[in-house]
Amino acid sequence: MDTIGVLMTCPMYSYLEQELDARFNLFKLWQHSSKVDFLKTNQHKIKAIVGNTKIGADAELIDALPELEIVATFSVGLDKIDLRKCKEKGIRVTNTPDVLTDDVADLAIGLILGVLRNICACDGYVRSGKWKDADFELTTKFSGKSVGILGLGRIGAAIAKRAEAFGCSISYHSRSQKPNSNYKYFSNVIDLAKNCQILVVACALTEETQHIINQEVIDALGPKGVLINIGRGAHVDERELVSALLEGRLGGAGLDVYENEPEAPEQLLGLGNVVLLPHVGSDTIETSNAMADLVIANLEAHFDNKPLLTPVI
Ligand SMILES: O=CC(=O)O
Repeated sequence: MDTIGVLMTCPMYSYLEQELDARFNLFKLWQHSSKVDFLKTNQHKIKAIVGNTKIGADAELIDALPELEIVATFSVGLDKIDLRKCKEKGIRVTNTPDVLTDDVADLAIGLILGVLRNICACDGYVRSGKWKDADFELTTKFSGKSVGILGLGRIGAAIAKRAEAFGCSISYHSRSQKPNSNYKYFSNVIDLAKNCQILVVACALTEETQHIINQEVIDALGPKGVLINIGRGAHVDERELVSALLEGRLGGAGLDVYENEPEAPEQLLGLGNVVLLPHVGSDTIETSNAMADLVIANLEAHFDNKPLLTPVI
């Protein structure tokens, strides 16, 4: 397969890069100062794109590659791929579901505990020596709280399972009620927010879910409510979130994703009731290796004319 051109859109994970390089004719888009010149010269060589949550395959890139057959993203999220265009042109698409579910769900629980138990500030308290002067202030209990989950897909369900182990009551909103779930279903996100203490965003980012967490939802969650986002920054109207946190209309937030990554809103940096992570939901060695292996297995299957392992299109 070493003559098949594979284009990586940006630096991702060195193991993935090495393994792709060992198997295919690998092109690294970011190493070329002129993307236009690079594409003009190499457009007929490239049959596959490997993108990620930062740079995927937009309509412009897809149109620039007449021999493109497959987009294999190193992510579960598909929001950086023009799926409509891929469908139109008969380009196959794969992602990396399942292998990252546990890590993302684990981190959602970590964010909840981080916000409620103020873990980051506790750590700073010990390190700064302040503990010697006084005990740390009281925090908020997690066990037994009501948790609302927006999107009961693989990751949402894994978060629900973990929260259940903390004795939490679970409710959810998704496009349709899940026939096999015993969790309480709300047909709209405002009612879900009104009826839970912790709201976790775990749905896919689509045109319909863009800014699904707006002022109304935030106000429904209220001054004691906590918002956790392990989905995508664009799920949340970040300006509204910042105002609500600054004005005390929302109790707290745990965020792994932001609207303008790698930026987090400046006004949040000084707040004690937020925990901010740099989009690391699936970033463990074990899971990154599994994701990379899955990207490669999908590409090899495609070029061997075998069924794709995790087809989207
Ligand atoms: O955000 C992470 C992913 O989509 O895999």
